Amino acid sequence: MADTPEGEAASSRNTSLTITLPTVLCTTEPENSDISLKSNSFVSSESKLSLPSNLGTPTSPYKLSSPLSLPASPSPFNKTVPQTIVKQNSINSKENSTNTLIQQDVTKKPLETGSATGNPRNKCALQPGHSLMDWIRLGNSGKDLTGVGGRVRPVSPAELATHNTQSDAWLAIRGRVYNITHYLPYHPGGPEELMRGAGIDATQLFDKVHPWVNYDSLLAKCLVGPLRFDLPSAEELFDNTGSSPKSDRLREPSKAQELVRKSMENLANCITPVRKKITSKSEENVKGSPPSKIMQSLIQSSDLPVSISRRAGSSPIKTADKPEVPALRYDWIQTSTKLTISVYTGPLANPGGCARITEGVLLVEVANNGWLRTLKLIPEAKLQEPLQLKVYAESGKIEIIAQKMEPCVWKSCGEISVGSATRVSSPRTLECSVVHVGRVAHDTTLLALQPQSGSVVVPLGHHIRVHKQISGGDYVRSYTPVGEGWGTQNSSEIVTPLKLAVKKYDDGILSPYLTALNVGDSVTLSGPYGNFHLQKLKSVKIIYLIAAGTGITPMLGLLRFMLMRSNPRCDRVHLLFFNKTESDVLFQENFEDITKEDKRFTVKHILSDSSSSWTGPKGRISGQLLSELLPKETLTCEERCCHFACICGPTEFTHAGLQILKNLGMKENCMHAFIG
Ligand code: HEM
Repeated sequence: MADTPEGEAASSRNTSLTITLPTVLCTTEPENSDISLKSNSFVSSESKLSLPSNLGTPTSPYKLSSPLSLPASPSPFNKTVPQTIVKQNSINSKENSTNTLIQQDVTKKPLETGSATGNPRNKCALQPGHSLMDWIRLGNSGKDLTGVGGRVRPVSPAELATHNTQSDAWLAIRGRVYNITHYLPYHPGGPEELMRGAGIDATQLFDKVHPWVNYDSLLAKCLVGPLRFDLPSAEELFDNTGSSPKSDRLREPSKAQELVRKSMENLANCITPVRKKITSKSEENVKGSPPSKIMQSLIQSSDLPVSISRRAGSSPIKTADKPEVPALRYDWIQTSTKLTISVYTGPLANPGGCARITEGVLLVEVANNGWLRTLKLIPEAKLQEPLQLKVYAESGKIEIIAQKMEPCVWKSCGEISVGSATRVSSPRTLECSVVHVGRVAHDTTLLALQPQSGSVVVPLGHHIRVHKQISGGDYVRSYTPVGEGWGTQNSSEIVTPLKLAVKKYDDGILSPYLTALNVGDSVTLSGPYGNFHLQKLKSVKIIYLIAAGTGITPMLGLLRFMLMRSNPRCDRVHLLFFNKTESDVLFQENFEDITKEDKRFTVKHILSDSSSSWTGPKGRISGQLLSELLPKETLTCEERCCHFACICGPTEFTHAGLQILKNLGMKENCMHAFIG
């Protein structure tokens, strides 16, 4: 949700349509200007519970700054990787040649490498920032490199074959399918060579070129799942409506698959400055619990210290008295320095969550579909903040990563208990500090906030409210946090789930106050709010995002989510963005970048008060304009919603837009209006 664009609202009052609101609307609160509340009805006084509420970033997994987290690599795409042959002593080659993830020393390579180009030494100069270490760093950054939300699942050869472009490339080796899209610019043999294996079972090709390369370690974070020839069609597999035991079983990752991936993560995570110390401690601890075969082979193939991890059994909540509450499963895994708890809420469950350590106890609150569940961990040894909280929107997994106070391997994670589900009675409040102030347009500030303790996640398409007492009245405004990667380079690198695009209205009260905040100032939030159900997008292949002004903010997370989905793969994301003038357009550069990276995304800017040089579409939202801009044949769906529209802006804009879409043939259940 965006703050109310009063200016926009005023200028769009030229329509006198009478509209019945579709059921998808959530008209829970007034939208006008800064809302003054005589009594503080929004801020709950439950602070004694003092868990910062389930607030946070919409889409992509994020992390709070951690001493161990390394900066993410610069975006590798739309750069041509030069195919220069380099000598072994270049920096990248050096790094690669000391690569402990490669099983054999290069000197032991067969003389005939079988290089795909016939040249025995065909290594490419990699772009700066694309060395092996950068790749490991990217793997540890929390970014979902699988493209499927981080959950292992089987892939049919037919599905594999559809992922054969530079912007979406999968490859199978020895029965495992990997998403190699992000690895392309890191591949020492060059992206073009690697692309030869895209969309196919590339085992033979791989073995012909470099059988010694330990691809499964390098691509551990990219594992999509096993290549399976006996799969039902992708549609059947992910259709929950008639879920058969078989399809359920297929959706579940096998323990071995999960373990392999997590083990690989451990391996990479263990590259820390405290290596030696850990090794001795690990050895001590390992005595009591011998490593599994997989772990043993990992340890043997590497001289790095590897910690032992175990999985807890899943722990469904008793739901006899509340049959509608889905079971909550969790498991845990460790490296010598970190403990990771994963909580599974179900595909597209779109959970929110918060986590913090209180008196040595790790408390995690998970909220979804109006239910709140608390997971409590009394750890075997001390944990410390900062905590990282990552949400995988597709799989509904929440990962909570805590730092161990003392690096060592634990025999168990401690005592975990899960409370029974309760209804979310009232939103929580959260004190935050301003950690960055940037600009996204002449009158719009990007405010990055960090919770003063713990970490939080706001479900995709939901919003929070900012509260401020001014002259005895409480002033409240709604904002949908923009996810990672939006804003100018400086702002987009700030890693916090709570980045708000605040447009300043000179006649407003709260927005002038918020846009004048400085780093270090405090802000009170409450939330999350919203009724957007991600499940609605389950079978959507074409999505229309129609936004005006700061109404763009809920669209940002959805846009990324849709482009990242692979099953079903989204065919197109159309953004229609209404503004007054050229200079009012928010995140323009980001949209341009995405357009270059992904041909499925198109953006059309429509201006109501453009300069004379503007050649694009002009005007306000109208039936004529939308029917010109939207391809008519894709507005209707036969059964399930395969085409979907989301709309957000000033109230009149939103209502008019919904009505027009309806007139153009769009079904009510294939639309969602963000109003809050
Ligand atoms: C299947 C399609 C692939 C092709 C056609 C291919 C091709 C090549 C070529 C031509 C080279 C340079 C040759 C040389 O150094 O002798 C190379 C190097 C390399 N490739 Fe690949 N590659 C493929 C897949 C992969 C995969 C899946 C990975 C691992 C994730 C990988 C990792 C590497 C590494 C680490 C090197 C440097 C090897 C060394 O220094 O010994 N490649 N590749």
